[in-house]
Amino acid sequence: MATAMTPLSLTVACMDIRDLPPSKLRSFIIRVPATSANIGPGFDVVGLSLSLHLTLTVTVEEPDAASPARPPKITHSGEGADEVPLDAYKNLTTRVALYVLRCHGIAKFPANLTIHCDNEIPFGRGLGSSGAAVIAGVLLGNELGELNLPVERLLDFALMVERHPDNVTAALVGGFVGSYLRELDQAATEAASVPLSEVLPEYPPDAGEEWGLNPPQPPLGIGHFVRFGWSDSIKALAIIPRFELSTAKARGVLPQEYSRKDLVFNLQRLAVLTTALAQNPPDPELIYEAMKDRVHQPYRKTLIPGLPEVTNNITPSTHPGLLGICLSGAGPTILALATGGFEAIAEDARAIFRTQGIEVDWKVLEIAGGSVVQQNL
Ligand SMILES: Nc1ncnc2c1ncn2[C@@H]1O[C@H](COP(=O)(O)OP(=O)(O)O)[C@@H](O)[C@H]1O
Ligand SMILES: N[C@@H](CCOP(=O)(O)O)C(=O)O
Repeated sequence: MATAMTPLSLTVACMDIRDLPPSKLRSFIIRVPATSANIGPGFDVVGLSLSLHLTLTVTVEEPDAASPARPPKITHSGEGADEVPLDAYKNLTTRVALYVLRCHGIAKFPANLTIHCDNEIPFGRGLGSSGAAVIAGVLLGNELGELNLPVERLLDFALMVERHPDNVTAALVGGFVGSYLRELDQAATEAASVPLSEVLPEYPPDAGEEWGLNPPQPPLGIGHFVRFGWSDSIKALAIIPRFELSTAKARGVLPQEYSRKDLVFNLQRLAVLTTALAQNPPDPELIYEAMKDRVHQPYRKTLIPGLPEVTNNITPSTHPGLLGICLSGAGPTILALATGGFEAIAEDARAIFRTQGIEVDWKVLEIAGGSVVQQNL
């Protein structure tokens, strides 16, 4: 079977599956990277795509006498296999896809849809598993509905579900990315603030297979982003504790208000960090200080025993090669950016976590490209 692999931007701009010859079987693959959000001071602002992937292999077969119409079938391997729902009306990815379809006048999944999800991104560890699932769902809806949506519109749909832009933007476009949510007028603010339960309703099991076509539509142009430079010499070491922490819980411990001193502390560091990570060679003293944070990490240490000890005791002077160290996303994973010395950094972090009774796994990751959609022709 021949394949055409296309980066997302080109897929959206050039590929139109309606141009493909008619076929009984349509098949495509969606590949979405993991992400690490915040990178210290950039809470809800910056994200970095990483080389662990969620991959969906999708086929749609025209029903005929040999294969009569049936509901969607989902299988899942890898991370989350023991907990992810395989019912298309309960699974996060397919619920997002159905939301995108319903917003475009398509009330149900196509008949004879089969999706295999292979997932390398651990759940609830601060590596963007839910952001990847949401982006996979938006891309799935876009492909199934043959909608050919531009990147900006794909992002609007993702932001109706995952309401901070850092993970989803980096997962969609790839690289080291900064983003903001546009200030919306009152009507658009209301449209973008509808409860998540209206965007992704609980589908009752006995309500048939067609759903109303009046879901809340995303306002146009909610999210805006820019990709920063990144020094090729920097890799991401993910030190992953063996316990899950939901992002919702880790957001629940954050205060509603901050002091000017703490906000200025973060703004100063974020401004320096976005350029410092592109310099060659990268400057460890500059980056280590620029990856400190006072907006989320101090509050999350109650949920992640050992966090301050790891970030304070593992430094560029104790660990040559280290550039900076922070919580990855909402945690509990620790992200160390480094040019070398990965094993010493990881093993010393492991020893610190062990004093708290926590075991870890670690991986050296590359900075990944954005999501891709690959048509099997
Ligand atoms: N590939 C996936 N398919 C379906 N649901 C997923 C997938 N990945 C993540 N999820 C859902 O998202 C939850 C984790 O989200 P969250 O708490 O935001 O942590 P993370 O930091 O991993 O994004 C999982 O428990 C699961 O419910
Ligand atoms: N900015 C968010 C990022 C959450 O990332 P995740 O990978 O933990 O879902 C936050 O810090 O809450």
